[in-house]
Amino acid sequence: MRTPIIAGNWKLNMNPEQTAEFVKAVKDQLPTDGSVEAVIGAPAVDLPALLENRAGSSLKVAAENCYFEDEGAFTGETSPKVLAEMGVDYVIIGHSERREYFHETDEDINKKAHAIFKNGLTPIICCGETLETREAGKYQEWVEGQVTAALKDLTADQVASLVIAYEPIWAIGTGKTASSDQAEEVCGIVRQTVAKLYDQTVADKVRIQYGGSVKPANVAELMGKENIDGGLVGGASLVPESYVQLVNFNK
Ligand SMILES: O=C(CO)COP(=O)(O)O
Repeated sequence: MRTPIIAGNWKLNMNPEQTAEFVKAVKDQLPTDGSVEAVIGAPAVDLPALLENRAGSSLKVAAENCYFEDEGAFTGETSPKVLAEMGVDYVIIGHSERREYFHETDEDINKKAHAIFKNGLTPIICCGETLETREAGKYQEWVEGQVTAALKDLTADQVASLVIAYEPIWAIGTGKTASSDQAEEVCGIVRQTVAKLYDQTVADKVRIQYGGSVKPANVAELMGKENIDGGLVGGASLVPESYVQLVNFNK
């Protein structure tokens, strides 16, 4: 039984004051019965505000990125070791924006996954194809390749515990959601890829999110699909009312 996981990805929005206000507004409206895990991914500078204000609630905290080294001469990077010391739960890695604008490679993402586990955190690993790749009919093999590269040399236990987010790039911030059938098809491919690389037991445990224009109006339909265990939500996670509706999609 996989616990659904709805994660906001705030991207480069919100400051510490707004973060504190947001958490105070949603804190008492999060699921308390353990039926849905509610996560917010925030910029590194907002993480202390998120961590302080979530005290006493079930809210989990994600960083939006980290480096694959714990310390050293790496100006401007965020240490996974320090994220763990702060009390962060998850780290989002391999988002298409990081791959595109910051030239992150599959190899970097795999190194980050190892560093995250070494520090006792859990990665949310993103994958997804461009419109061009989809229209060329190559999205299945593309996503399979990204997942395979990201998971390289991780143990079965590690993979069973992590989260993979399928985010078709053409559906991010465009208002164009993949249909629930399109999302389900690729989330199914992600699960089959894990089964091929490991085994069906691991594949049955890994949680797979869909991301791309998820909002209160479409979350329940997406979550009704067999292979969709959660959502990674950008725009609709920035407004407290909408975030509360998303994490309570099953109510
Ligand atoms: O990139 C996303 C989440 O990581 C999706 O963003 P939107 O929900 O704004 O489309």
